Amino acid sequence: MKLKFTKMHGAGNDFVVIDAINQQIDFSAAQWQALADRRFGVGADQMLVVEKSTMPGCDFRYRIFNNDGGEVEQCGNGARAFAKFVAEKGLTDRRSIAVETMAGIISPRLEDDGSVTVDMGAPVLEPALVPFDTEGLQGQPEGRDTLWPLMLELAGEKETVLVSVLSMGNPHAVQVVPDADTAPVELTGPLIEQHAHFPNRVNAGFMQIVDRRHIRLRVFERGAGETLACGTGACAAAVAGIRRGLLDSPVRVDARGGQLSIAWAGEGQPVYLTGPAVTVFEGEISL
Ligand SMILES: N[C@H](CCC[C@H](N)C(=O)O)C(=O)O
Repeated sequence: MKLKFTKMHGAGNDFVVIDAINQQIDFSAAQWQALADRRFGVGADQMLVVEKSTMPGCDFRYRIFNNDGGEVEQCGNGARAFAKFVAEKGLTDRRSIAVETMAGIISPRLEDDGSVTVDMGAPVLEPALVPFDTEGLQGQPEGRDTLWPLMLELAGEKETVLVSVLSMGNPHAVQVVPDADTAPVELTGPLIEQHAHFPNRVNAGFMQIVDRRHIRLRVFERGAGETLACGTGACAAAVAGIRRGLLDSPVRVDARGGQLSIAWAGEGQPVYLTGPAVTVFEGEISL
């Protein structure tokens, strides 16, 4: 079997995008895992699978697989790549579409300048719903956000990091660091990702505050490791900073692979993610 795919990226976060509307693909979880084990054939952070939606009012459904094979709820950079993909493939003539994801409905919109703005929905701020197990933890209220202490053990040394915990459909733990470039992402990222207080693991964000409307961000992603950009991670970092009274909307987010912009009007309101979406090449995987 040959599987056509399109290689794309959003601010350096790279994807294999599969049209499962014009290609008959009814893979089992094991077959998706096998594809991920081959790093989708060409290497990517995530694989995005485009399907027709059965939900009223939704044009498409899009499924997201990390390169460890795990299917996950949401992908912000992927949502922009997806929107550009369905437009370029002529699967829709709309510039604003409703898309069903595991985390609910999101609405990407193609902008005139080629960027894409996505209504990512409202963040989930209740730890139990992230999900985050607070058993035995004492939150340390600071401003309107609680910072949760995570005990990390590294080469016998114990250290505690304070994180904001929230969900954009997928779970995030965000900490403020003095300098994103020197933050211990490779060392502590995996320890946070797999921390016992996160039953479904977590994406670990390291945010340097440049000024009230500008951050530099690195994310050790659940199921993929550090990526050049993380869209939901940028949303989570901006929301955490705004809730702590450290940032004002809109927030410019400098990721290693490019620049994103996040707007959020406060609790209960949707988060808007704006950024690039680039098509790199077309390919085929033989299965
Ligand atoms: N690693 C994430 C999925 C991809 C999210 C990221 N690539 C984005 O742009 O939001 C997770 O396991 O929740």
